Amino acid sequence: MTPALDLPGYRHLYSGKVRDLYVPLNAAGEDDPDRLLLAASDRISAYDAILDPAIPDKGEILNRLSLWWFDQLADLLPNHVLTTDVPDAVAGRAILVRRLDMVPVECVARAYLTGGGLGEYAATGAVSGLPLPAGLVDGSRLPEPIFTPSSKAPAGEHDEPITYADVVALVGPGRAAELRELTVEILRRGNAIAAERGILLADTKVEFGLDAGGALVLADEVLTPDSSRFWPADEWVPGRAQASFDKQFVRDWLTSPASGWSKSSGDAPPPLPAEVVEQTRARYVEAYERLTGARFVPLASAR
Ligand SMILES: N#Cc1c(N)ncnc1-c1cnn(Cc2cccc(F)c2)c1
Repeated sequence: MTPALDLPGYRHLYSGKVRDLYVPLNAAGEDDPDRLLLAASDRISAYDAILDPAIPDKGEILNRLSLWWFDQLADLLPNHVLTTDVPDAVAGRAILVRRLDMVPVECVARAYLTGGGLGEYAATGAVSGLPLPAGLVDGSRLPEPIFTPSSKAPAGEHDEPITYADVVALVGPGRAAELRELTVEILRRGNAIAAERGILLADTKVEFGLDAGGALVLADEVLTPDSSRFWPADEWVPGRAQASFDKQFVRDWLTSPASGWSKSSGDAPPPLPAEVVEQTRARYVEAYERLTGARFVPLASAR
């Protein structure tokens, strides 16, 4: 993985698969106690691997989409965004945010049944301890979006599903109810907008933090193809794996004989052909333009 950029005036704190976290430094070179810089990279992840090469503009597209969703949700709850006035090296794809006391729960909501939730349902008839109607299949729309939280696993490990009772034990009953209500409402609102524009949000993960006054604040990124499953609405057919709006070109090529790769090999996926990179970039642009109604013009070219 390409190492995170060195940003003068910032200290690199942590890199996830596709994003990097920095802390601003004061004149004495000490960590700013109140702010962080979140940078979305052009890295793309699939099959639990970071693929090569990166997708040009992916970081900027998803950062701008997340900012748009924060605006759409601003009447529901406050968010951590301070400014997009960031160093040139990450301009357009990074935000300065308020440093929060992060809630130790991955808040996941599901509007459609797939992935790990489908596996749990097949085994138990429930997801996160929530019994679901019989007869659901891969891609079934759920009667109502459900809250299916996960633990915050250490770096490099997979989050583990937890029950609502586990969340209550972690944060107390009142806060747990607030997290459930807000997470479900964010996905509900996301789908109300996305469905009109031909995109289904099957599920999403959001993160919350507490500000100094103890108020809940929406953090991290929100309703992006990296934090949510985006499906093209016109290809939705319950009963089979759904097409991914943004990653289907990658999946199709990597699982085709042309790649010479096998998921089960344990080998790293081969580099993506230029055509797949461009097709994938175009899908991120399309998702942004459909949802926001705005044209995507890369900041660099707009300068
Ligand atoms: N958002 C936010 C946030 C905040 N506003 N205050 C305190 N901590 C965080 C915080 C800590 N880890 N992450 C996940 C994360 C995000 C982006 C890139 C990464 F590498 C990792 C988020």
